Amino acid sequence: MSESVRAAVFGTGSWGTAFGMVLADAGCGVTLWARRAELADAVNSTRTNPDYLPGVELPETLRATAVPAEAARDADFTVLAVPSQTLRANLAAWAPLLAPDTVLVSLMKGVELGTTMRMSEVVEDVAGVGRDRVAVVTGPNLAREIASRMPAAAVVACTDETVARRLQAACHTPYFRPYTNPDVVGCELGGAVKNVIGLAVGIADGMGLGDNAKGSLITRGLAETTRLGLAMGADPLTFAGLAGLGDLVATCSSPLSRNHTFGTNLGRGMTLQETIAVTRQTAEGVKSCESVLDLARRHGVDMPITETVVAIVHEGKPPVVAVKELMSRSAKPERH
Ligand SMILES: NC(=O)C1=CN([C@@H]2O[C@H](COP(=O)(O)OP(=O)(O)OC[C@H]3O[C@@H](n4cnc5c(N)ncnc54)[C@H](O)[C@@H]3O)[C@@H](O)[C@H]2O)C=CC1
Ligand SMILES: O=C(CO)COP(=O)(O)O
Repeated sequence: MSESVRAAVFGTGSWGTAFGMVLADAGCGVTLWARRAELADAVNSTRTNPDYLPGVELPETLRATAVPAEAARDADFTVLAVPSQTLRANLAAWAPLLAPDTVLVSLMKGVELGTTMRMSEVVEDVAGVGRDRVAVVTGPNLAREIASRMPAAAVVACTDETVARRLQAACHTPYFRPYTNPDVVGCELGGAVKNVIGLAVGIADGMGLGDNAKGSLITRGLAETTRLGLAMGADPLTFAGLAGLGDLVATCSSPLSRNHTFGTNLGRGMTLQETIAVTRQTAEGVKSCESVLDLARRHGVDMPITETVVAIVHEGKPPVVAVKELMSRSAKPERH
């Protein structure tokens, strides 16, 4: 990778910082944009991100700034890593600053409330760029593990294969192995819905329901994700890949997952308010479960696990009652 490739990363949280580190390790010059000047200063002076990745030493070629125009300048890739529900307002402010011909890259795993738009659709809408200039990076990529340079594979999705290959080269390191995939819809849905299933598995874990329940939720969660994907024109094979099964397995088995942990706290009996109070970082599924359910209804797709998560998280249904209802639905063949 040529050192002249420049990347801007908007969002200095755990994944923005870790992915910035991947890009820097792959040979790119990287500027992180941080919302708070103190955090940008801390990154530059200590070569760490004390708030989100304490103890991880960041590469020399990664700088931070709180000035959006400075981050955006001359960027070949403009990476977006803020909470999904804040993307529209943030990007509206950044759009006039973007370098001409920059490729916009979404790291976000959510669906916009109200519009039910995927993040790449929000990017196209707000930045006014064609889909060939928007890419998505997704897969089993728990930020803390990537930041420790533990091995992981990922997916770079873009409808334009040349753009996907450029980005693939820009983020390929000895510990981060990206594959390309033209199925942007499937890759984004895989990432957004796995957070909802991660909440469901966390709730089951918190209730002590065991590993059979976990295996059943992962599998049936993937089945309902695939049903939605098919209705939206995705390639069903995407869901058997890194963006689907791969990310579900990582999320549903790891205590590092914020969604899984959020669910576990609910399953142990914490209230929603108590759970929110102990959650410092973004657990996208908490909001996106509602937009995913909305999307499912718009497409006439049955998503019982997602419906159950919405009922527990937003409608106060006790988990014990929800499990009983989920299990007593009418019997049916597996492939429906
Ligand atoms: N952390 C992880 O392991 C992974 C996260 N993701 C996705 O990446 C996206 C970002 O997540 P993280 O970096 O993990 O979240 P985080 O909670 O660690 O960081 C979020 C960042 O956004 C900033 N932020 C919060 N509200 C904002 C606002 N209103 N305007 C501007 N900036 C704001 C925060 O200051 C912080 O820098 C999410 O969609 C998440 O699902 C994807 C793969 C892995
Ligand atoms: O997307 C992730 C791993 O691929 C991170 O999951 P959480 O957002 O639940 O921490």
